Amino acid sequence: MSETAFAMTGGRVALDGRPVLAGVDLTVREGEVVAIMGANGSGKSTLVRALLGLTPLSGGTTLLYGSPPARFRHWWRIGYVPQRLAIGGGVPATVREVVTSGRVARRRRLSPYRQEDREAVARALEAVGLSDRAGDSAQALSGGQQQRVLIARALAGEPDTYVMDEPTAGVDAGTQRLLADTLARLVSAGKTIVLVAHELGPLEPLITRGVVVREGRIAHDGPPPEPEGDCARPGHEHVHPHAAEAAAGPLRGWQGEP
Ligand SMILES: Nc1ncnc2c1ncn2[C@@H]1O[C@H](COP(=O)(O)OP(=O)(O)OP(=O)(O)O)[C@@H](O)[C@H]1O
Repeated sequence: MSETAFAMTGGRVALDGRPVLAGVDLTVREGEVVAIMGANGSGKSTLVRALLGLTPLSGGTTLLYGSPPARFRHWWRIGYVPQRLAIGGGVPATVREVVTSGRVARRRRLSPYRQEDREAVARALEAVGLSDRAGDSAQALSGGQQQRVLIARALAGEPDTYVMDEPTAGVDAGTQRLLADTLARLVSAGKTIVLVAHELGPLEPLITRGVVVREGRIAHDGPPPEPEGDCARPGHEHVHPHAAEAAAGPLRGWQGEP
């Protein structure tokens, strides 16, 4: 029987006293490739952060491989690619150092990096096409290249489950294809993937399930919606004033338009 990577029941989150998740039930089983979609501000990032225990729930429960986040000990099983942020938070670090930090959950405390760590880092850098930039300052890279570094950091940990928050946001077509190839390899290796995306683009054929978040609730959970019309157009801005009004049901657009 397949394991359950995430199981949220009645998940609620309030930020600054405002409800952001309003009772979410979401179970993700091993091997699923789930796209979380929805309009800006609908609560997608908050949902994935809550699934990981990074944002505490104000109601309901969430389990990581059967354990509440506070008791979860197998962090190496999960690789998180956060929404793009300034890598290093102002602390100078090379690309290799950032990617190597993805091995932390796999190491015994204070033990030196071993050959297998170095090999995993080299494989991750190669997968995202940054082997030749390993010694460069991560902060000196472009936004799209920094996104590749964050993906490589997750790959380096060789986790069972990947959680990626908008991995394709603002990256060029080449990087999107590279990510699609990388994900295809992970999918064929049986990895579990949860990704937040406005545009699935070349990732679309890999997705097995689409979850649409609307105003902090799940408005659709099932087959991924088909891109149509403007929503399928590369570069579409995804500001959908009508999205909040749309009823749950069969979907066409990425934002959950009926
Ligand atoms: N740290 C915070 N403090 C207060 N409110 C927050 C915080 N983070 C997010 N919010 C609010 O919670 C709501 C949901 O934000 P979230 O980032 O989860 O949305 P999203 O669907 O991921 O949006 P986007 O597509 O723009 O990334 C928004 O209204 C946002 O303003």
